[in-house]
Amino acid sequence: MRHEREWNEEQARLDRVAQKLRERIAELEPEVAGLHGQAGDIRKRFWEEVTVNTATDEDFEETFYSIRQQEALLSERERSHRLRLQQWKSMTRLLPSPYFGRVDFREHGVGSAEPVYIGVSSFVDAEGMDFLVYDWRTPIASLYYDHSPGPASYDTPDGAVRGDMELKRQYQIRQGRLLNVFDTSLTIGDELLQQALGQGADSQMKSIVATIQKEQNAIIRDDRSRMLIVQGAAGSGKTSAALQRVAYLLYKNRDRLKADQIVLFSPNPMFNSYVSTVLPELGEENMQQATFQEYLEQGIGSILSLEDPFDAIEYVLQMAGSPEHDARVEGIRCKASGAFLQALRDYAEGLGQSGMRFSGIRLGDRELIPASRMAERFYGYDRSIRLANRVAMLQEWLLQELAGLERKERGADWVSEELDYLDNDRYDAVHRELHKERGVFDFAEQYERIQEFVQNKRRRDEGDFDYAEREQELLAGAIVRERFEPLRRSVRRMQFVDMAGLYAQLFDPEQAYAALAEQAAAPRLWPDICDQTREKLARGELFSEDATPFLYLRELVEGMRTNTQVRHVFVDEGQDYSMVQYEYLRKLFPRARMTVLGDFGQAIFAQATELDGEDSPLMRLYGEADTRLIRLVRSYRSTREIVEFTKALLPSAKEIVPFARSGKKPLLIQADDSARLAARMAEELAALQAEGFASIAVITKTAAESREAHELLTKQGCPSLRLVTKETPTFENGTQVIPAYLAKGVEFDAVLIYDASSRTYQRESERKLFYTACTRAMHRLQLYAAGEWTPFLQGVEPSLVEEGGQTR
Ligand SMILES: Nc1ncnc2c1ncn2[C@@H]1O[C@H](COP(=O)(O)OP(=O)(O)OP(=O)(O)O)[C@@H](O)[C@H]1O
Repeated sequence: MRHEREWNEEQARLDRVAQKLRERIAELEPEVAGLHGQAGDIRKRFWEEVTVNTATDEDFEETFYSIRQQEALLSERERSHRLRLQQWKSMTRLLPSPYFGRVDFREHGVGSAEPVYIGVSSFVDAEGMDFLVYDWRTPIASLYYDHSPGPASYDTPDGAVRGDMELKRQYQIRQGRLLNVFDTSLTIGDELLQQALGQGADSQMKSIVATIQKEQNAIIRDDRSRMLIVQGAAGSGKTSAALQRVAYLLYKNRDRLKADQIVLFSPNPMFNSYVSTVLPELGEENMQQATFQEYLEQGIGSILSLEDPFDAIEYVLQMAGSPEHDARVEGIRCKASGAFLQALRDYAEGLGQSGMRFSGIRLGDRELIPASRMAERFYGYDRSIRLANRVAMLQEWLLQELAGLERKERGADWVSEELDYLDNDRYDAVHRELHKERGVFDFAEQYERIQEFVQNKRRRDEGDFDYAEREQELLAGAIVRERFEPLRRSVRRMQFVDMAGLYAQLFDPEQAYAALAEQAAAPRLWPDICDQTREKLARGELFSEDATPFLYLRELVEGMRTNTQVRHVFVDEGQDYSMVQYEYLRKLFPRARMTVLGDFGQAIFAQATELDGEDSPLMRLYGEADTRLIRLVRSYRSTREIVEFTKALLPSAKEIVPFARSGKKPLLIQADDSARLAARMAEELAALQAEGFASIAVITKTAAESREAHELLTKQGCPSLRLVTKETPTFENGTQVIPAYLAKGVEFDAVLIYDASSRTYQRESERKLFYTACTRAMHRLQLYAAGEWTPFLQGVEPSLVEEGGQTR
């Protein structure tokens, strides 16, 4: 900023705001601490304050009301404590850096321009009249993100407010001191962003609230779309925008949306720890986070053992060249396709006429209800009734049948034998049950008496409990009930439907996928795909790519178990999900809006879905009218040199625009063998560490290669080298060896590509994996090869890289 006078004015204002904040914090502090004590005290003394007396009905009633009153008092105190605590927390968060931006806006028809200071939460002076700081999520704050000085407008629930922005200013404030002030205009770049991007990588993602870009702001504040699709280049801030969007939604809908009504699907468990601090930093609670696999596991785990998607990708990357490999890859593609989705639907519809498979219900070695009886009953229902409804009817019938069978069973010989030989422990257990039953009975009696007193009405019947007479009967009942309980539970869980059998039947080459064959030619290698899938199922296992089709089929047959609580679903790395998975998510969360963020350039799984483009099926999932697509082409993560290089690796990456931040060109180093290469790599690692880079990754293609790299580099004396595997729970700073598919979504100061030779990266299908690995680098990128370079480097102009020489 130009003038000393202005600087002093800004510092003086900052001091004033900080002073007011301190006053408010000081005001709240004793209250916050005190109230907490009070609420705690009431809880502790809760039972001292109420006199529990149940001697007479009147006493009983009085006790009841006294508890209610005490409870109401407590919850009011707790609510007010929570509110003050929240205020106190947000003031404390503001104090070191109360705001980061200012716009002076003159609304049309209003005399003078109003300065609007923007920070991570709002701060109003004690009288409540003067907004000293506006929360970045308020409508007026969007001026700061969307406009440069000149004509500007912002949206409010009552329509657009138009006017002129006379000043736009950015601040860097640390510990209450003004470090920098930048006035921005059309021609001056975003200096705060420049500074933010120049910093090192961290083990936790940072909030970008002070430097949100206009296109990102559109993602954050979109309120209308049922489906928001973001196709954005590597490092364009998709994940950052998604997290800011969560914070925005929680703020805007604070009266009706809770953090646990938002779900973020993340690419791997480590990613969860990477993003977990962004929302708390913004004063919001974290949303639910899960990998899609964790969701699938919940549904399938009890039926079949599910393959991990990372094991699947390892298989695809490693076992190339064999006929089984080809069939598997073909199978992955086929099971992710829209045609397969349709085939599943057709198959389920066909089951309405024939082909349902049930599992008989057995008690020990006796078959109580055979599968054939269920099928007979099932196909006896009116065929116009939906499949899932008929299954529900069958379930109802089975429960009734079981109830009848259970009653009959009480007289069975085994029951009286068991009664005679009941061991002491079990006898006691049954007796305890009986006493409990009696307790409930006594309580019910007392309750009835009070009701009678309160409502002044007589009871319908006089209760009685003939203990002795019921004993035998109840004991027998309890023994049988205990035996029948697992049967009832399994019926309630629909386990009488043989889902594994039904799914396997779809891959019966004899009946040959009739539905699909009708629409199109059967997929390539279909008989092999069938064999592989059925063999796996016969072992009680399920391929990763079968998980969603399996659950989808189950929902078609048994009816959808929907989650109506969740209002927003975020899918990060969205290109790695198949259409079948999207369709499943849509059905699973019927009341949710969806935000999908991804980059088709980083599609590393064979089931990838194109996010944008004319015939992207994703655009039609919720109907085009409810769908909005936003493309991000500016890349913020890497230096200009790294972006120029990675752009050359992928034909579709041509339109990516690097942010103007310069660094060294990517370095290419070749050696005759791995040992020499590792020695050179160890030297470079030491040099990078000495330069002060805190987070460095040696990125490999597979887990096996990671182990090899870790061993070789450790032998070379690299200290504290961390080996990251799919089990690694958290993301940490330091130097690590990591397979590319686990490095998705995260970033490092420096990246070393362990083996960029043609031996490792040869197949065209692996180009995107290679691209993904290279785009993890923020400041430095080095590529190593023992032998010839991967063909992916062929299109790269020599001027874009620096040759590190041949290491012999
Ligand atoms: N507006 C911004 N201000 C400051 N930093 C930003 C901004 N947008 C993005 N960044 C930074 O750029 C980097 C990449 O962001 P992010 O990880 O969100 O990108 P992405 O699109 O999800 O990347 P990828 O697809 O490669 O995983 C992060 O370090 C992030 O902090």
